[in-house]
Amino acid sequence: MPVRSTADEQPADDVDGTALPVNELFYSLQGEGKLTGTPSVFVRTSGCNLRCWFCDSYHTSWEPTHATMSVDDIVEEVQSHDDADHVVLTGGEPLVHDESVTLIERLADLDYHITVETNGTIHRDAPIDLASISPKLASSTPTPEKDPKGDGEWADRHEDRRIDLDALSALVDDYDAQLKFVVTGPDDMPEIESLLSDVRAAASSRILDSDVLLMPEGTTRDELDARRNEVADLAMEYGYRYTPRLHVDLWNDAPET
Ligand SMILES: C[S@@+](CC[C@H](N)C(=O)[O-])C[C@H]1O[C@@H](n2cnc3c(N)ncnc32)[C@H](O)[C@@H]1O
Ligand SMILES: Nc1nc2[nH]cc(C(=O)O)c2c(=O)[nH]1
Ligand code: SF4
Ligand SMILES: [Mg+2]
Repeated sequence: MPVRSTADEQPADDVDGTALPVNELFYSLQGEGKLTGTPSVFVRTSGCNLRCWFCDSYHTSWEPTHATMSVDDIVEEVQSHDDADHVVLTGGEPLVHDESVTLIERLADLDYHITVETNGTIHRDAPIDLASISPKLASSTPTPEKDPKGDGEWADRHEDRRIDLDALSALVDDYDAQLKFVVTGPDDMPEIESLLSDVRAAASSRILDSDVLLMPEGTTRDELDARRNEVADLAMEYGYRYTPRLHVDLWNDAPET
């Protein structure tokens, strides 16, 4: 089982030095993307600039927790998982926080391989080993019918912010990158094709089809059971890579996995 440890509920003022809002910190297997199966320490920051209706980390976006941890304590806790040499910084949207850069620099100095899971709307300069970019499609927008909390109040802001071509192409150009799309069904494919052609035109570096991953939407085994074969077929039809959600297969929707 993954090893868990949740940040103390501590107001930011009580934390010495640079601090980050941390929702959870745990040791698990990377469940998504090219590094699937790799033992990794996950640092999940709280706070997001988007509101996907399906967000599987509700307490980092729709109702963010406010516990903070100092960067020193995060690094110490990461090091306590002494078999791991991979760290995944995720959220929420980790790149909304200036302090994420400090954390990434500290971890890079200690020779960790650092994956950043990002929605691709923000670019920052940092020693990132893998930018795991998950641009948000129209099917992620929290319309009144899909809104998990209100009546669609976030829909326009989400829609305005979800694609930033400059940030996306800068991430692709500056870092080893994968583009990981949450797929709800075949209707998502025209938007993926058109977005990819826009990013390929805007970026200087090549984006291989094998760097493009299709991931079934779903937060439980049952939801994935209903969707994974259709998404696998789409990957074969379009020549992109399929990625499972290994942690959901293994641990269903348990927290800190
Ligand atoms: C919670 S997000 C945090 C990082 C960043 N905000 C982002 O969206 O990429 C982590 C990953 O989970 C994916 N994700 C969130 N909810 C999902 C769902 N219901 N089904 C499949 N993937 C989901 C996101 O697309 C992203 O790749
Ligand atoms: N095991 C596991 N792998 C993951 N890969 C990306 C995740 C994320 O939430 O960003 C995630 C996660 O939440 N758990
Ligand atoms: S961008 Fe990521 S963290 Fe933010 S709401 Fe969407 S899935 Fe959740
Ligand atoms: Mg997750």
